[in-house]
Amino acid sequence: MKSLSEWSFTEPNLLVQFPIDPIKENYIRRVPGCVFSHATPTPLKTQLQLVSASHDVLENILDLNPIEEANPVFAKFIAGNQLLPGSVTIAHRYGGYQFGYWADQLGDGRAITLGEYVNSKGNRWELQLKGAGKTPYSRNGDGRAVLRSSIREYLCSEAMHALGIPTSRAAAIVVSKDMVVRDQFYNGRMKYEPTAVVLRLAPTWFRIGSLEILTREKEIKNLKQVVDFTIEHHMPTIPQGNYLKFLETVLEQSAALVSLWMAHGFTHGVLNTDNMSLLSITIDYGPFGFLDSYNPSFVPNHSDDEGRYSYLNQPKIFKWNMARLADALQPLLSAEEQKEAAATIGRFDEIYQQQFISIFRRKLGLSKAAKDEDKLVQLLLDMMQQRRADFTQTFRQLGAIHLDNIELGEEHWALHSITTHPSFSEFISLYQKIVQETGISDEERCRVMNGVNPRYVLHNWMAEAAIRQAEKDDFHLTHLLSKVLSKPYDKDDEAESLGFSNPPPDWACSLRVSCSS
Ligand SMILES: Nc1ncnc2c1ncn2[C@@H]1O[C@H](COP(=O)(O)OP(=O)(O)OP(=O)(O)O)[C@@H](O)[C@H]1O
Repeated sequence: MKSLSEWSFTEPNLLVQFPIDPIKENYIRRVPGCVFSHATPTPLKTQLQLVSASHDVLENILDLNPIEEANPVFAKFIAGNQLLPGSVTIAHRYGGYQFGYWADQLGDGRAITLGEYVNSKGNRWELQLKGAGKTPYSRNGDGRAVLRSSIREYLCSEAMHALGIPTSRAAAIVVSKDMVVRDQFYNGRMKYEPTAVVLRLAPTWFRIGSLEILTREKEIKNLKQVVDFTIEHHMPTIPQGNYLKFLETVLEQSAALVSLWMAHGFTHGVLNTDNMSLLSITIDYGPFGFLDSYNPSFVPNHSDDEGRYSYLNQPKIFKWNMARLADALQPLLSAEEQKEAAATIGRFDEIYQQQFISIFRRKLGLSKAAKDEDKLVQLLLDMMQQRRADFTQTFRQLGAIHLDNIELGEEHWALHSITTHPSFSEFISLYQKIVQETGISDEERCRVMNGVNPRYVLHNWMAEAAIRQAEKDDFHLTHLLSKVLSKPYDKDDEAESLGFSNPPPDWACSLRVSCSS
């Protein structure tokens, strides 16, 4: 493991082979012809403080000794106040469809790529600072992120990784006393909030919007270069130039991603095409939410009046976004391939349905496919919806009872509502029959369920409690959540004492997630 003084970005930075806007100032502009622009982090000025660092990321991705988090250079590095050797700082130009409408050029308005790092395992990671100040793509924004949204992104990226859901990662978060205004108090007074920066990582940050802007602007050479790069470095089994296979791969991986989200009750909140990674990893943690009680119409983003990005709509939106990807690839496809691309999009529902059922099969502890499994899952979800049963804890607690002798204690609180449902006996009989047919013991079923159904997920009320504390310079809950959510299947005494596997507290009901971040 390395110390900070031994650490440097890997050279050459492969991203600099793309056309980069030669102007080195961070002023706002349209930059036709470029895939990146030079952009320099703007240092944070006042009272820099490290909030938290992920030891898993430091050790297992960055080859960094975690004790380096105490090194004062570490906080300066995360803040963008001090660059490490080999850094070539750039911001990416992309576009996107937002809420169904073409939004034109967007780009990294507050994220700056510092460089790439090939770690000791041979894996390449792009490191980015989110909230590092203005870039050429900032439009009217200040390039900053508030502590509130930064804590949410930091905690959720690492929590999703621990749940086995493909995601960008978060290495660390720093906060300053440089204040910005995002919202107002109800009495109209300005609400000043501290700014923060998150160091986040992904194998690549290219999105559907990265291709869309190039196709729209007829920059076909650049389009081809970005897709070829993505195939060469991230999808090595695809033959170069096979853009149809690229579309199929993204579509299959996306169907797998959204089925994992659905299985964990995760609702992203802003599924615009600029937030859809070409590698089908979860990116951009904004107004997301995990389901509390099972309400398929759940919309965590309180600016999403029509519920376009509700929990239930997510697979449909993924398919819509895949059609936008096919549109963006159009200049690279022959007439015949374009027809095949349309047929590929048409297969999304079937691929998604297969993924969905295979995950829910495991959530119910079943080791192999069984006749009537679809009916079993549907019976359960219908009861949960009608009784507003807790999504996470219903699955978890079903893995803690014996199907042939159901005795509920206080610890099975989520099951009480569904056991009195008229369909419950039909559900249990079918469940018992399928378990017997698949030849697994009830103990084995419970063991499997406890390994796939988490005890803890990052409910918005938990993130909110950590944020309220952190805004008073107390990071204990942020550290606790980071620790507990890195092992979401294991019971933690402090998490229990704070009710993290209990029903949400009353104040959680009125909680809304602001999209200003
Ligand atoms: N404070 C800000 N200053 C400048 N640009 C911003 C700011 N907030 C958002 N943007 C830009 O607005 C667009 C949409 O914002 P969105 O919240 O989806 O992205 P983000 O969270 O900033 O970035 P990412 O998708 O990389 O996580 C992006 O182009 C983003 O860079």
